Amino acid sequence: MSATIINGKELAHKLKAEMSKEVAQMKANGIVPHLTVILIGDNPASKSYVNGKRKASTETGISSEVIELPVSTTESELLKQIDQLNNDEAVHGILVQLPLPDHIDEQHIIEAISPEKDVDGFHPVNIGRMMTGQDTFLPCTPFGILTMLKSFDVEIEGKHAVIVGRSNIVGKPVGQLLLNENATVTYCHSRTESLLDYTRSADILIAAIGKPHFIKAEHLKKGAVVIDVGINRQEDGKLTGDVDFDGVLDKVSYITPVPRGVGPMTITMLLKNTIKAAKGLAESER
Ligand SMILES: Nc1nc2c(c(=O)[nH]1)N[C@@H](CN(C=O)c1ccc(C(=O)N[C@@H](CCC(=O)O)C(=O)O)cc1)CN2
Repeated sequence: MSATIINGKELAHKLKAEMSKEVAQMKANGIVPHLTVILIGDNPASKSYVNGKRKASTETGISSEVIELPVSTTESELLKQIDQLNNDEAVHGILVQLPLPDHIDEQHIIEAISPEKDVDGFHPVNIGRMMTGQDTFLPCTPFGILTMLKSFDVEIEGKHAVIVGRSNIVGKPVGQLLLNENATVTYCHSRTESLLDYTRSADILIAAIGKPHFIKAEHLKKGAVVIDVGINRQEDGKLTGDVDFDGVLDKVSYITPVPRGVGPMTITMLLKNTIKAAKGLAESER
């Protein structure tokens, strides 16, 4: 069997071209979508992701600004900054790059962002809307995964989706999105006993573990669809996923690579959410 490689970078490129046209139309109608990203500290990976967000916004015609704050920023200073942005009519989307320094409570920050500007889709109000199948901002990585599956006409309804990993930003929400599409969903995690029993029955396997090459051919059923969410930096500086890509290639029907898989789609879905936020605010002002 020869596997289809789901190239997220190519799909992201196509979607960004479509969004550029939409943004140009919005601008002609007097709406300039604007995204503000807050970056705290000097984490090199976070800096690089934020740069990617800035670059992709510019390519699409979305106005963006990055507020860089020192690692010594207190939680109350950050909350004050978010409050100002919540009240700034020119700002449609607000994103605080994660992870945050240990002295800042991530959940306090997520909950301080207005749900109407929460383009990361992490606010409990938006998570609740997603869980109840309402139209809302979807978390960017899960939204990107769903978009990839749909773009490649992967059947989801009635299929067994196994999620390995239960983080708030990927594992839990991607399972919910697949459930909303009528998949049967199983969550596995570090305490799961007999992991192979679950992964081997997966039609769609989502690997969001954070361990390089953890998923091997023995974990998979023949013809499985495999989505690799891992971003593991090796000692030689190269990036690798949670799936042993070369080892499973002969066994799967579809697979995402790392890099150029899920990562670029995360940023693209952020742009989609920012456009949605700008449209939503413009409509509520009428
Ligand atoms: N506020 C948020 N913080 C974080 C999120 C998020 O969605 N919102 N997700 C991740 C990091 N992330 C976006 O912020 C992200 C990760 C990876 C990529 C990406 O394009 N990766 C490339 C490789 C890039 C490289 O070489 O380093 C790829 O996979 O091809 C984009 C965004 C945690 N924080």
